[in-house]
Amino acid sequence: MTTRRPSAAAVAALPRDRLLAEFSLWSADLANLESEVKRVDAHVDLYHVDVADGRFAPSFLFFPDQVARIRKLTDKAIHVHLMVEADIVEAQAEQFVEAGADLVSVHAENGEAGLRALARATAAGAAAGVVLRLETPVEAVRSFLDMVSFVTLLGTAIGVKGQGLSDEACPRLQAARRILKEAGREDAIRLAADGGIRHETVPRLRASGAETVVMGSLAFADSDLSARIGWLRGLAVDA
Ligand SMILES: O=C(CO)[C@H](O)[C@H](O)COP(=O)(O)O
Repeated sequence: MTTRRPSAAAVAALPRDRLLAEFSLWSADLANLESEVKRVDAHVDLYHVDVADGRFAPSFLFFPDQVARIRKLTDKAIHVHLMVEADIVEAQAEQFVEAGADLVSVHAENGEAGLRALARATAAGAAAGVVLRLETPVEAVRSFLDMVSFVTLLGTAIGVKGQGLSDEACPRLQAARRILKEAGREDAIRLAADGGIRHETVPRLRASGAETVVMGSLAFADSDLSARIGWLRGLAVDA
């Protein structure tokens, strides 16, 4: 495998006609990341890498050297989700693009610093995305719409895995879809659901407008991954 440069084009080339399988490496066997990537790679549309600083989110997660190592194992798109405070988000965005991230998402709650971080990421060749915490009004996405190709809505409290989906998640996706439409950005931006991704929640999220779901245990703990991904890709919007 040759190591390729960060590529916004790899993100733009992701299919639009089916639900994407975004694999969250936080839920892989963390003692065996290389064999985990090799095991799942054929089923992955894009990888999701959670980055947390222990302040903006309660956990400490992933760092640039890990992404650089993962970049050597796969040609699939890598999406880095920065759950970090505004004072470090610009530097973090740059470091993760340097390490090989194709898509960098910042939190809308980072405000102007988040916008500056995305400008740095796109200047360095990556695509840009924005994520909203569950408690943040969906309207907060508006100031990011000109810059991003991904909007991700958390469906659980930030930075904790293994949680159930909030009742707010589906109405929030529908509201985000309306905002993208009103802004004329529906065709340019993919809508993603992150958190609470379970067998019984995916059809509802898909029906509410999700175009990609961030799969943790639903992917990595499944004993029949081919069947799981076949099921996921077959879900219609009106499932
Ligand atoms: O950020 C996350 C949840 O917010 C993660 O991506 C995590 O991997 C999800 O794991 P699980 O689906 O098993 O709870």
